[in-house]
Order: sequence, then C-alpha cells, then structure tokens
Amino acid sequence: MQVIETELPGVLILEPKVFGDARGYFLETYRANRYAEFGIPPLVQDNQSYSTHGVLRGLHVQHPRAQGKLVQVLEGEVFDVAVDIRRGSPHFGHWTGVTLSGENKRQFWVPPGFAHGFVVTGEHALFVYKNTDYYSPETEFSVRWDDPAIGIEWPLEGVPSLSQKDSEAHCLADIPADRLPGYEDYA
Ligand SMILES: Cc1cn([C@H]2C[C@H](O)[C@@H](COP(=O)(O)OP(=O)(O)O[C@H]3O[C@H](C)C(=O)[C@H](O)[C@H]3O)O2)c(=O)[nH]c1=O
Repeated sequence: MQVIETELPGVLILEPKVFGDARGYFLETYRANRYAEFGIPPLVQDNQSYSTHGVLRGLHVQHPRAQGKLVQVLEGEVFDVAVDIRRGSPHFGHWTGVTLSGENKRQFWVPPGFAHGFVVTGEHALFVYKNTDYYSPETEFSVRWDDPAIGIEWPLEGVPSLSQKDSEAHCLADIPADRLPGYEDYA
C-alpha cells in the first residue's frame, strides 16, 4: 500500500497493492486496522453510483454528522475533488483533485468536513465509497461545483450533467457561516 499526501493536509491518495497472476488480480480495498494507521476511522456505510460521461456529482457535504469518504472507481474514470470548507481552516476554500479509474485502482480519502464531488471523464464510472457516518439528508447540502472562489479546474468538455439539487447549489460565500463545519469540529 502506497499512501500519498496531497497539498491539503489529511486528504490522501491510497494505492493498494495489486496481486496479479494468470487468473487476473486481487487487492484489499479496506482493512480497519491498517487504514486507522493513516487516520481513517471505522467506516459504516458503503455506497455505489453509476454515471455516464460528463456527469458531475457534488460538491456535497453533511454537517453536522460530516462523513469522511474513502472513494474508488471500479470501472471507468473520474476526476475526483475534495474542498476544505471548514470554517477557520488555514486551507479554507482550497481544493485538490485526483484521477481515479478502474485502471489505476487508486483510492481517495476525503476527511469529514470536506466537500466532495467528481466528474466522469471516462465513458462511464462505477463509483464506490465507504463513509464514516450514516447518510443524513437533513444535514446534507451542496456547494456550487463552479464556485469561482474555489476555482476547481474540472477537466470538462462543455457543460456537465447535474442533478437538480446540484444545479441549485450556492457558492461558499452565500452559505451562512454557522452552516459550515468548523475546523475545530473536524481538525
Ligand atoms: C448519498 C445517498 C443518497 N441516497 C439517495 C437519495 C436520493 O434519492 C438518491 C440519489 O442521491 P444523490 O443525488 O444525493 O446522490 P449523489 O449525487 O450521487 O450524491 C453522492 O455523491 C457525492 C459525490 C457525494 O460525495 C455524496 O456522498 C453523495 O451525496 O439516493 C441514499 O439513499 N443514501 C445515500 O447515502
């Protein structure tokens, strides 16, 4: 397992060891004791989504009950992004991104308190992710994917395909400060 730090402290790229042989390959995608060594707490909910090229899901966050997310692509390719939206964080409004694919088998750790999203850069993406807390629709909200104050450089050709919820999201500056996770809550 290779663990790669990103420019956002706490956000990690993980490269599990792949055991290939004449039959195909094997890899471990989660092990509580080993992942705890990298600061990843126990994971309680597993999700899967399938999206076609040009779909953009996000930016999503829950607060309270912020979810840390261990994300991975089983088939296809996405550009995956984490944004630090914790009030008081020295990296507030900063983003980092990584290409995840069935080919590179990389995982991306998005800590609690970060907004998360991805755009499908392959023909499709079978996307799976494990969460540190349960889905809480009453505390979930979206941040605009194209918030100029965040300035994510999405590898996009044209306008992305968004859900109604994501198309109506607000920019960070228009979200009341007390609605945002605090750095102290999730440092
Ligand atoms: C997230 C979630 C959704 N749902 C239901 C609610 C909706 O009826 C339907 C689709 O939900 P939504 O449009 O929010 O799904 P995504 O746009 O893929 O959102 C997810 O993808 C982005 C990138 C994230 O980071 C979040 O984890 C998550 O919000 O699934 C559930 O029943 N349980 C869940 O945990």
